[in-house]
Amino acid sequence: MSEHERTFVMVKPDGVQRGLIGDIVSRFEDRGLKMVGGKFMQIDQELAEEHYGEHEDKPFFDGLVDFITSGPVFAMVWEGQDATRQVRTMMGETDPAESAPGTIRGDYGLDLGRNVIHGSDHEDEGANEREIELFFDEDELVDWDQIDSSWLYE
Ligand SMILES: Nc1ncnc2c1ncn2[C@@H]1O[C@@H]2COP(=O)(O)O[C@H]2[C@H]1O
Repeated sequence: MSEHERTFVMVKPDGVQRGLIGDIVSRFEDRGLKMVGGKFMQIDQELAEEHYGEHEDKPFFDGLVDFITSGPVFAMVWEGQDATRQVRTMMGETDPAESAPGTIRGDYGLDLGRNVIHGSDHEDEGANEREIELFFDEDELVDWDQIDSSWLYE
């Protein structure tokens, strides 16, 4: 299993407005994951429609696009062993109501349409690469050595 698996994660406008960026970043850092990209940004209509393209035919699509463009987001790329699955476990279920306490959505969310955070789907093989490329240029991702890596990995 690669220590260099990269996964795309984004604090959504509700998480930004509620001041949760710092807590969310801390949770991933505490877990031992390494941030290799981070960008505070405003998503425009075109990027929103492309990012959520798979939901185009769903009844919630227009509301989802309106919401994700309604304020700034914090987009990130995290690296580590089994990073995609670890992040998804830490986020909880898509619906905060189904998410266990201790998970990000289980601690901070109540409503499906305001679920604080997005992470690439680990069951969709191309999702990470697609979403990382959509949000970040190659030169915005940083290769660096984490000083505690020999204590995190065998
Ligand atoms: N009925 C719904 N089913 C699934 N996702 C929904 C629904 N309504 C809104 N959404 C949002 O659509 C988003 C799609 O991917 P996310 O992981 O960002 O989180 C999802 C939810 O916030």
